Amino acid sequence: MSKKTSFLGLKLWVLICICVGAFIVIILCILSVWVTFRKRSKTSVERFSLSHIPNVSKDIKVDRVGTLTSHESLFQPVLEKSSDKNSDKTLVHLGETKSSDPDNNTQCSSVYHHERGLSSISWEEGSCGTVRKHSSLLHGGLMTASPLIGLPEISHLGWGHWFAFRDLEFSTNRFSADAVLGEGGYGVVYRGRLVNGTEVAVKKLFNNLGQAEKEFRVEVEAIGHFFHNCFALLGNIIVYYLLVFSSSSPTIWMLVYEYVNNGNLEQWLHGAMCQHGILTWEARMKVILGTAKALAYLHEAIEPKVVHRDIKSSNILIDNEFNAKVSDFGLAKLLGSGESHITTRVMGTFGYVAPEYANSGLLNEKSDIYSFGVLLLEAITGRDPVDYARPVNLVEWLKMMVGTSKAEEVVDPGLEVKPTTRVLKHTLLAALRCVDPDADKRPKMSQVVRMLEADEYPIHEARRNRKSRTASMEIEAMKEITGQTDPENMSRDPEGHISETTHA
Ligand SMILES: Nc1ncnc2c1ncn2[C@@H]1O[C@H](COP(=O)(O)OP(=O)(O)OP(=O)(O)O)[C@@H](O)[C@H]1O
Repeated sequence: MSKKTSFLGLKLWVLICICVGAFIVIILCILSVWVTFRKRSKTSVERFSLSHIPNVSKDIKVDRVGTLTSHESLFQPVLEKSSDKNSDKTLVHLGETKSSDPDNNTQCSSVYHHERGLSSISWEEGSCGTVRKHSSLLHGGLMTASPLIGLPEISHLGWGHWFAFRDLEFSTNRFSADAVLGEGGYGVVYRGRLVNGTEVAVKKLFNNLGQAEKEFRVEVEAIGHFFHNCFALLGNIIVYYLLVFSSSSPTIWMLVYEYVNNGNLEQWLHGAMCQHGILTWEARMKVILGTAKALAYLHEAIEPKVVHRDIKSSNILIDNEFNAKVSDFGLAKLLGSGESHITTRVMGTFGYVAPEYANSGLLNEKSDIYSFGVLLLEAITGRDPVDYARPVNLVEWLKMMVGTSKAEEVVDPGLEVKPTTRVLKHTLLAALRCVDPDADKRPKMSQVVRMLEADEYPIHEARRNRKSRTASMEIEAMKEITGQTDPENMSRDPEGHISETTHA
């Protein structure tokens, strides 16, 4: 050890000490660089989460002056910083959540009527209620749907499909006026084309952080729920491709959906699409049946169920084959089975809101069923439920017409080929059951689907009816719903259906 070495004439033990010392210094340097690096990346994610997603795990509600207050946890987001150097965006990625079910009491209720283009808010003191929420959301890349094949790698972040903000900007020609599809209460919707040719609709939420954030969160919760439960059944529900917001200032929130290319039911019945012709009875019923199936799925096939809360004709998009796509889950509510919720504010669209929900804030799937009934009446009559020019609302008018044996006069006069009397009565009966003022008497959506399908396959259904229903039951149903008391006005058609007799 004390021997001199050829290296600077140093003794062997000195040389060994120098080597060990140098080795320790190098290790320490590497460690400190690694610790500093980790600390920095953690800080940047935390700084982002605090400034841009203030506690996204909270459900939110709008208080009396429209500001946001937090409620309870449903979904916990995981924030991921994009690795794209050129981009000015950060992506929000929804992660797995823990179950939470704290009870929640509310004090007062308000009524919020969101009309087309106009909003009016009135407040009512109301009752208290309890809500129990469940949550579950799964990682799993369920949204690697074929229309998105060939798009950038940035999409592989759990479920959902993610894009760079600048890609969306590019796809919509920088959100140009030409690309505008329409404007709703929460934002402007643009048509876009992704680099692989897929057409999308991009909703750029208004830069009112409160409302935008609210809509963003609620839609994310609802769609996360569908994706988790059953992607395959989404046929009649709008498909979301991705969720993205820009971290640029001011923050821009966006939701991106599959593009549905044939307008919406409101446009076909009362608006811009009328120039393409009058929607036939068959097309109307196809759209209505698709909507009914989507609601049956939301209410009965998944747990927790989803109450849409804003079923109306402008939220029913239509594709080339006249398939319905239920869209706009911005007001959706998740409820456990058999649960109701008494809300602090009633939200929905004037003309479609169920009476018990408007009066006391009581919310469950029956309020969607009422709105669906109004939608069905709208499709039958071609009348706009949101029409102040008319002295009585659509439901009351309809009941009055049916009650005075003028059922055949309610059909949209624009229809060239009218439905048969039997089909009309059957469809009216389904609609009137849905708008029954007693929520408990409204049928379940799956029953409504069966009633409507009976019109598509009447002979089949007639056989089933003969076996399972008695004539007196049907007479009772019609009498009860329309206020009709004279059994003489009921007749039996050749297939054995009981219907009301009309007098020309
Ligand atoms: N995925 C989509 N594909 C094609 N058009 C769409 C799509 N989503 C929305 N639109 C259209 O964009 C317009 C605005 O839609 P949006 O859902 O924001 O508002 P709305 O339903 O008309 O009103 P509200 O905000 O009161 O619900 C509508 O004309 C709608 O038909």
